[in-house]
Amino acid sequence: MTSVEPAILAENLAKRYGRIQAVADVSLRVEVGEVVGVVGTNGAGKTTTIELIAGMRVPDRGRVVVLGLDPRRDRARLRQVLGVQLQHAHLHHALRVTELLDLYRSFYPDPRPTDELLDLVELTDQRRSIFEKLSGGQQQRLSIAIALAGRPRVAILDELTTGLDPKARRRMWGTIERIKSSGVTILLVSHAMEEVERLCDRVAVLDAGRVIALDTPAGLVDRAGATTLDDAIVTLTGKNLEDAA
Ligand SMILES: Nc1ncnc2c1ncn2[C@@H]1O[C@H](COP(=O)(O)OP(=O)(O)OP(=O)(O)O)[C@@H](O)[C@H]1O
Repeated sequence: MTSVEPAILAENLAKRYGRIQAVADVSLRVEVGEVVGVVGTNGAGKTTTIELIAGMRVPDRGRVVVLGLDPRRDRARLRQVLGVQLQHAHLHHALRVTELLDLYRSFYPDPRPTDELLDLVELTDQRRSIFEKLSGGQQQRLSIAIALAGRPRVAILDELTTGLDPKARRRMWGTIERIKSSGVTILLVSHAMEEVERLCDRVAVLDAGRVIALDTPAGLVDRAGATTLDDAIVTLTGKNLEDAA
């Protein structure tokens, strides 16, 4: 057990929506500078888990500490150090790319320059475009730029490259590697095992609202006696990610 404060500490989280136990018991410790993947079949509780960690939902049980802060009590301070990109960002559809970026940049004391953000997610040519005229992949990239606008120390990214073509997906991986090398801690929900293998130091496998394994990608493959991470997840969960996605 290290004495250094973790970037993210989640202990025994539980969350129920009516009769659905979305998160049953999730504990997770992410060290500063790590990239940790969260994988599992549809409905395993991945999005609910990261919403609990980001303070967007209140857990029924358990506690969350992000960089020493309580996501709900220290909401304003946490907003300065945490960037969140969600699966379905609700952005103002009639605004231009730079207007949206500048709106979000205005929330932070030392935001990344607009040009740097545009360059990071390769939207410089679309800077004057209206949000609703962007392609799905471009909208996705803009939501990532918004998550990174305030130079967060922790970034939570949900299905980073879903909807991106293979070339755009690889470019996005390069972007995340650059963000990682600047020391940012990243929690990354993904269905793409190639992405997880390339970007993640460790992977939390969720099933029915519980972490059933937490290890390096190679460690999970070994533990499952598998040859690929895809196969390892199928063995560990007893479910096929491809079928469920
Ligand atoms: N707002 C909500 N109200 C009711 N039920 C919900 C709500 N959000 C999620 N659920 C249910 O909770 C369970 C966990 O959902 P969650 O979105 O956390 O899983 P997930 O692993 O992120 O799934 P996916 O891979 O499909 O995004 C599912 O059964 C889902 O239908």
